[in-house]
Amino acid sequence: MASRVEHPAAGYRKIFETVEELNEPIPAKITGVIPSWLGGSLLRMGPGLFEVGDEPFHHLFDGQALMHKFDLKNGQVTYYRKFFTYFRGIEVTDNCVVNVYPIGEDFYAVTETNYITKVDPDSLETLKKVDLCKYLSVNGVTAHPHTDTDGTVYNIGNCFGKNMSLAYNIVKIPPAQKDKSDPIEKSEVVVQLPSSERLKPSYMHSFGMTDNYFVFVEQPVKINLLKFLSAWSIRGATYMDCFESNDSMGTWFHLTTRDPAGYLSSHKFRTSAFNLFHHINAYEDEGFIVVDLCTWKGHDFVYNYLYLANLKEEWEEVKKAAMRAPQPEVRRYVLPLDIHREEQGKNLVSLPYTTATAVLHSDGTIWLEPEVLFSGPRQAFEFPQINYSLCRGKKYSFAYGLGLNHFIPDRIVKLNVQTKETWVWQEEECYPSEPLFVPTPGATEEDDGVLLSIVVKPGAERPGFLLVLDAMKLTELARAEVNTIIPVTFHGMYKP
Ligand SMILES: CCCCCCCCCCCCCCCC(=O)OC/C=C(C)/C=C/C=C(C)/C=C/C1=C(C)CCCC1(C)C
Ligand SMILES: [Fe+2]
Repeated sequence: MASRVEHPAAGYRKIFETVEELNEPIPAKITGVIPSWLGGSLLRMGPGLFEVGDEPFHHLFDGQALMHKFDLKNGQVTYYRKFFTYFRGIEVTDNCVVNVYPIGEDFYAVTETNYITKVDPDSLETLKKVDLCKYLSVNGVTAHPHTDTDGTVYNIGNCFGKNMSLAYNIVKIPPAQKDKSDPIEKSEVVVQLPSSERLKPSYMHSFGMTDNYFVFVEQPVKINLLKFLSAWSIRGATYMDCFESNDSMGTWFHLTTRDPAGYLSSHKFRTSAFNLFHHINAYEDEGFIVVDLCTWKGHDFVYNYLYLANLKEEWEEVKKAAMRAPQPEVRRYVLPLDIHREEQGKNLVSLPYTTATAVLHSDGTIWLEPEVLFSGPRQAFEFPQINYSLCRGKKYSFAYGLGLNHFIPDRIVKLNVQTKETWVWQEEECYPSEPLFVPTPGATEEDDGVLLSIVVKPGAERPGFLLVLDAMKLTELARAEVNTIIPVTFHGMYKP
């Protein structure tokens, strides 16, 4: 799957440039055939304003949030986008640039702090700002919650308690309420995991959930709380100034049951250092927990390589900078549930289909070594998606992702996590986004459905398009092109 595509024209710069919002939805020109059952809205979040006046924002995650919507209805497609409006006087950022997801019957645009923004998914209007601290003991939650079949939302967040007691809290927000009250009012902390280091909790971006377990990976990228507490009051300081690496802890896995008692496994699962942003999936199999992850090797923080000045360099410079950054790898880790002291020194993983190992050491720690599912030099499989409604927390075959070539998104990839076979969609001078999987109604196969991605093709007459791919073969079914560039988007959802 390693990409040999080069980008000497540096067309990727266009996805990091400011655009105007639209006054009304604009029609798209459709080529190909959009499946007749595909009617709904693709909602996505990303930065859209990369400077204020003459003052540029410096980091990829700093641009002001822009919400995008492609509406698909009766074979027609329209595109709309709107900037967010913010309340002044907030000390921690509420720039909901990362994702949008439902809670009950409402939709929220989010970053990773305690502020989430309720939006109208039709008009893209900002409805209200919600401070999660009013309901939960958390200082923020990730932009990657899990949602159960009944609509219950689970998430994980840092908690900086009284006397600097640190914990990672798993929170639960119930589904839509019969009495129409706001489910957030009934949210609660269900499990608390201790931090390995006093004063320095790890940064987290997502977590794993199986039918019966939560999986939390404590990575060596740390939040320096003293810097965090002062950053918001120092002019010019940003949340990027709060991060630092721990070069000795490696990476710790924590496992806890989902039942109300929230039993935390006392076993110390350890492995070498990596950065982790995205869990792909996790599941239980024959007494083991299988955890598939998009990792970046080492403790050096990947976000340090995502400054706009670097991403907007000439292609040769972009490549040089990526050579110095942590290297990506899709990995499978396997955690044994049943551990006996007399099994010291042996590999405890007996699943026949994986080479991942877990070895019990004399100090009681269990050292994990992964099976590599995909690896290519400076070629990341990132922004992973699965057939979530069918495979969340279950044994599965297919993951879909955005291919990053030296951090530049230039292809869409399908990965069979069992056979390691890959499929690629790629087109000259095209810059796609995270592919969202939408299942065909009544499908019986895991990969029977479509992938939706927003693609930017800078030189084209209509430089932005919604791409519809057949998820089985990764071939193009249709594209809906609009007469505007669409800046980079991180995450989003399909609302049928
Ligand atoms: C789509 C293509 C992008 C092009 C380049 C991307 C390269 C990506 C390589 C690695 C993958 C990283 C994925 C990250 C995806 C993403 O959506 O990131 C956005 C993250 C943001 C905006 C994070 C914001 C975090 C904040 C505001 C944290 C605040 C906090 C602290 C600093 C300490 C206390 C806790 C709290 C409040 C969470
Ligand atoms: Fe993410």
